[in-house]
Amino acid sequence: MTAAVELRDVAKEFPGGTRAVDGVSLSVEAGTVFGVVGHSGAGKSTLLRLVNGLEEPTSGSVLLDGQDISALGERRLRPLRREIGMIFQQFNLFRSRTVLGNVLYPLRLAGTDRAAARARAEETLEFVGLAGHGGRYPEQLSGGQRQRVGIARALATRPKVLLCDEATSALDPQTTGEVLALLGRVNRELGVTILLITHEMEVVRTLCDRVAVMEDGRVVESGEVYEVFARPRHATTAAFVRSERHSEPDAPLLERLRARHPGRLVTLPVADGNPALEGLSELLQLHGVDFTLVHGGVGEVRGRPLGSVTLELRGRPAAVEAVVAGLRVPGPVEAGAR
Ligand SMILES: Nc1ncnc2c1ncn2[C@@H]1O[C@H](COP(=O)(O)OP(=O)(O)OP(=O)(O)O)[C@@H](O)[C@H]1O
Repeated sequence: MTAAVELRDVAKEFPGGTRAVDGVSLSVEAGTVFGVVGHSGAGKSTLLRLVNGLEEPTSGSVLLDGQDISALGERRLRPLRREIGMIFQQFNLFRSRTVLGNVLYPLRLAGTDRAAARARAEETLEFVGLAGHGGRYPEQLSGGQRQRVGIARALATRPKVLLCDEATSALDPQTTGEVLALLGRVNRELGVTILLITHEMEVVRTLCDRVAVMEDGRVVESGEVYEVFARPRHATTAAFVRSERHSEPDAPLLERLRARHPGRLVTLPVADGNPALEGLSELLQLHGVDFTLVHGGVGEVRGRPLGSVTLELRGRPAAVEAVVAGLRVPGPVEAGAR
């Protein structure tokens, strides 16, 4: 199957020597949502600009629908650009144009005739939940509504791919949820492939099928979202994921828990394919060990359970030791052990 977007060993070096993107390969399958996360300066924006042709790679190739865009001249690139829509953190709407005028703009650029453009723009505004708002100006709208206009404008020409540059970073949590739900519909109902960059794992958790984590211009880890959340392999990924797994106690909380609970503290990850909790009660019974649940929580990522529970184990030291040894937990478990 041809990927909607593919990067093959792409590097981008700016004058002055900054390698903003340094040997990145990734593949976004058509019809999926792919997220790129990373801290400020990791190279995410540059990566997006390489995909929409605003930057040329220093080396490597960028392919859209199997076509290498780095090899195309401006004239042949133009129709391909129409296959790509883009939305921005600060919405980038034309303030002097109405909502309808903003959505009509790319259609006019594409040469769509007046009546067809108007019908398309209105249909798109209805899809994003802004029917009847066409005559308003951006400054008369809330942030969430402005981003909906941004989405309508990006979708007006019916692109196959939507690029999202920190699309929800300027929005409050509730509005973020609404915009993410809309982007989910864009993907599912319109079949649009989405490539987004963000520093918010919440966006990845709710929307993405796959994720790549960037640091210093490189992809340090990538994979299916649940797998990356449940079993992060790189320290940067683990730090991003931890911020979303509020249930895992950090060092200060662990200190407070220890002050309250003199027994052995053990944190067990809860995830699909993690057998730690199965057989726990038998193990406790077998060794005559008591427990108290002192902290934890389990949420959902892509419809699958993810979280952790921290238990205080109490009993004879050798018995507690035997329970800990018997817990079949992959990876770093005993965050709470001492
Ligand atoms: N046009 C440019 N000229 C020179 N250096 C640049 C240019 N654009 C980006 N850089 C540098 O490349 C690196 C990556 O920047 P980039 O904006 O892609 O990162 P980012 O992950 O998107 O960060 P942010 O979220 O802050 O935008 C940074 O060190 C940045 O200063």
